[in-house]
Amino acid sequence: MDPRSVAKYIEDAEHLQMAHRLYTLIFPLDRQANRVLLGMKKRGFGKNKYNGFGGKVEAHETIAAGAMRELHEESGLSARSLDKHGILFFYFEGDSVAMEVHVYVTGEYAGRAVETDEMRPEWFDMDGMPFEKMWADDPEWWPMVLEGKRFVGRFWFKNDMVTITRREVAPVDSLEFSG
Ligand SMILES: COc1nc(N)nc2c1ncn2[C@H]1C[C@H](O)[C@@H](COP(=O)(O)OP(=O)(O)OP(=O)(O)O)O1
Repeated sequence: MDPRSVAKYIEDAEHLQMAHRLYTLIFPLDRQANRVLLGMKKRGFGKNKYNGFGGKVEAHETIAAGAMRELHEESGLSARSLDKHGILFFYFEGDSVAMEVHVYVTGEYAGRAVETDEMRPEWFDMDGMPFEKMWADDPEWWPMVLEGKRFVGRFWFKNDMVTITRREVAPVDSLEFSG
């Protein structure tokens, strides 16, 4: 297991046997205007869906550094601070690798959002997310971001990548794990 993974603090014995691949997902906020920056994914996994910005954590970097790097690569923005809000685990039917996604928001960033090869950025009202064009899990945890809560979620997807057959999602007091 990747030493940066928090799976050992959250997962049950059955799922701990799976390989876990680490990802980040970050949502830039404009709190004054109550807006969030999403990107329309132009290629690859999640193509044609709106999402935050993120991707695989590389071998040499911390998870937070990976979140900042992906935000910059995909949107042109440089985060000055990060606020970790959640950990999501995704399991896909027939796939032996679990996705472990570390979810952040940032209200402090430099630069101007620009379209990149991977993402077309667009601002949305934080209460008006385009859930019909997002991953099916998003409406189940985004309200906790709005309420300032931290959360852990586990979602089991059918191989249509749309149907959620099982979910466990709940607020948590802290995302600092140790021991
Ligand atoms: C299954 O449900 C998902 N919901 C949400 N909200 N976000 C998800 C879901 N599954 C994956 N994601 C996120 C996690 C990452 O931010 C991206 C996927 O990263 P990607 O595969 O694009 O990783 P990159 O390193 O950018 O890929 P390249 O190798 O193509 O550059 O989606």
